[in-house]
Amino acid sequence: MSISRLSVSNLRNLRSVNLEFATDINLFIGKNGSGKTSLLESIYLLGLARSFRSTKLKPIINSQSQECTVFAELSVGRNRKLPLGLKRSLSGELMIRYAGEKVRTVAQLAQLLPIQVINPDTFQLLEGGPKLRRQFLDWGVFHVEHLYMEHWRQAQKCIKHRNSLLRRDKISPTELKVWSESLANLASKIDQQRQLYIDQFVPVFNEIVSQLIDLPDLSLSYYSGWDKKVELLDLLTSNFDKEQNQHRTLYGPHRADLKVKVDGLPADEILSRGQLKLVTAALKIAQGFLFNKFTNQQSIYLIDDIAAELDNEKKNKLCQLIEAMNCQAFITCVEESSLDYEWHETKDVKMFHVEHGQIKPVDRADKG
Ligand SMILES: Nc1ncnc2c1ncn2[C@@H]1O[C@H](COP(=O)(O)OP(=O)(O)OP(=O)(O)O)[C@@H](O)[C@H]1O
Repeated sequence: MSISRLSVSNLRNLRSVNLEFATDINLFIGKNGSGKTSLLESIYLLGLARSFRSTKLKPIINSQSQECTVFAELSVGRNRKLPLGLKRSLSGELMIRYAGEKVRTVAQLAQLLPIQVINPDTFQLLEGGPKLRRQFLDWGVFHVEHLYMEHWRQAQKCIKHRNSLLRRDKISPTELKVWSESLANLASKIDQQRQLYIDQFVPVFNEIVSQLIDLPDLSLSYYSGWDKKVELLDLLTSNFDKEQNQHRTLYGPHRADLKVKVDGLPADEILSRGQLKLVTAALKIAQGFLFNKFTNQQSIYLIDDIAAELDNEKKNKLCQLIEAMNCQAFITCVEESSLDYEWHETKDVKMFHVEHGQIKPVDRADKG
């Protein structure tokens, strides 16, 4: 699956943009503030119904407009083109249609247009809290095991109920037990699905990271959210007083994490900015490889400011890996000279110039 055409209107400074894309690599060159990230944001919005930059609607919609729209023509299989469109209004209205039908859930959308982002915020995957790493893990498991999201949704409901009971002055032990048992039951399924995914993920990640950077002492491990030597239900029962004091569920799949370490220390405390970028890129690329292996589909890669933090050699290695994925990629850069990588001649590559919210294709033969 790839995006063959895209029309964007009134998204940030992109008032009216109509583009035809290459099936493989799409390069966007432009000065700061020209609209490159906004273009990537429009594709992300189409795949996830939200932005990667802002949780609020107002900044995304052009300041002189009431709504923004993104419309794409998706190439699905041989010669099959299907339309996917999204409209967001300042009033909060969200409308998404695919092939003439309403899309009702974000999960449905995520399956239509699987997207991976590599941008300066991706550092947060290593520097930020465990929530982002859990989301990363969830993306991977969800695309392999579709029941997973339902288990996870039910587990979150149990945790919500337990937490609300734990906030009460008088707690009904029978009521708490019901939710603890349900949580323990779901947690074991979620944990098993996550563990299965990680077992397959780690060797792929190790292989990819070794192609990008020489870090023999780098390790990635999965923590389930509780000490698995003990049954979760026993742990919840024996820690009742502690949970009551803190008014929340202290053990379970909502406390899971991925630990990336170098020489036994958290990677974000040891690695340079460039090294962190390469490790996070390796995580995202490994996820794309596994996604392809399990589903026979490709995710779309949005790579913002590819050259930032990287020397030329590392940036070229990253390009090489993206090329090897056979996915459709949208890559931005400030300086055209930073994207001097020689893409393989079999690749369909297009370059676009971005200026003041206008995006125009550039003839690569005349790019100098
Ligand atoms: N709601 C909005 N309405 C109108 N213009 C906006 C809105 N939000 C942001 N902008 C402007 O849109 C432009 C788009 O910025 P964008 O982040 O896409 O640029 P960029 O090319 O990625 O820049 P950089 O290289 O600095 O990352 C900026 O000039 C910004 O001021």
